[in-house]
Amino acid sequence: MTHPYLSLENVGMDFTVAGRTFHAVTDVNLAIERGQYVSIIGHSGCGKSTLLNIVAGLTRASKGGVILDGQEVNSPGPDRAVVFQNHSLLPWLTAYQNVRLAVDKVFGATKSAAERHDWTLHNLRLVHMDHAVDKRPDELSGGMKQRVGIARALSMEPKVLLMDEPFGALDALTRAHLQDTVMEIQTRLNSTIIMITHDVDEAVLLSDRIVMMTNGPSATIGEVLEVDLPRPRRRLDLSDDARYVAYRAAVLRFLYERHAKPEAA
Ligand SMILES: Nc1ncnc2c1ncn2[C@@H]1O[C@H](COP(=O)(O)OP(=O)(O)OP(=O)(O)O)[C@@H](O)[C@H]1O
Repeated sequence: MTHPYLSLENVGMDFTVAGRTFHAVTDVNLAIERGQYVSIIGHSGCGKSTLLNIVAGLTRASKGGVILDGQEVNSPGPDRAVVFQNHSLLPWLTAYQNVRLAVDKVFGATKSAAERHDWTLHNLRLVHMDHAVDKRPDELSGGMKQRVGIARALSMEPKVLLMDEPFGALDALTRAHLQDTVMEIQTRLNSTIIMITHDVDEAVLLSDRIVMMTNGPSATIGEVLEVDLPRPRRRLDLSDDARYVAYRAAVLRFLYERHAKPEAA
């Protein structure tokens, strides 16, 4: 029997606040194959970040567990790199030094200094940031900082790249450019990616599968939509593609008809 590359098995998360236990997430089962781009979408507070943090090993599930490439996840590790909405670069280091720090940590014992230098530049090139390697975060735009954060994550050669609303703080044009870069990288490296998003178009454009979450408490996976659109995908070609429009409508119906937030219903 073959096992999926990454699996979430009966994952549940309870939080106890002021002596009262709250079931945030229950019975989450999800199998992800290598090279898949999976988005998680759902209304605010349904437990998306909680699930991502459990896969990252930053939070321990109250029930169930996560298996990645045959190993149970129980602590953070470089095989699961995380990119957050707001960059988490060290402000006193340049773009190069921020990536190099991660490269040294992961490959200090296995690659020579010259190889680590080349690998750092290679990853900055992948995100089209090789022109600004000596700039510090305060000299970079929001989109550029996210690019460096993605380079840093990729430089660790993670088995899975976890992204929590990676484009959420960016303006529409910068967001579109960065989405294109991530699609290009994913095609090139065959990366396995889990991304949280609130943006229906972003989910359809980027994903192979869209995991739609029901509202909490006891939030769980409501439906999984397989997005069968050929790659490479170009946003302009897709905007009036009938399949794209149908996928988009399916996600919107889930979010705003079947699982509308009570206050919005
Ligand atoms: N450390 C914690 N202690 C108590 N409750 C928590 C904790 N972390 C999350 N929660 C609760 O668990 C639920 C899920 O939170 P989570 O942040 O995972 O949702 P989300 O879907 O990522 O939300 P958003 O889209 O707004 O970021 C929420 O009701 C939240 O208040």
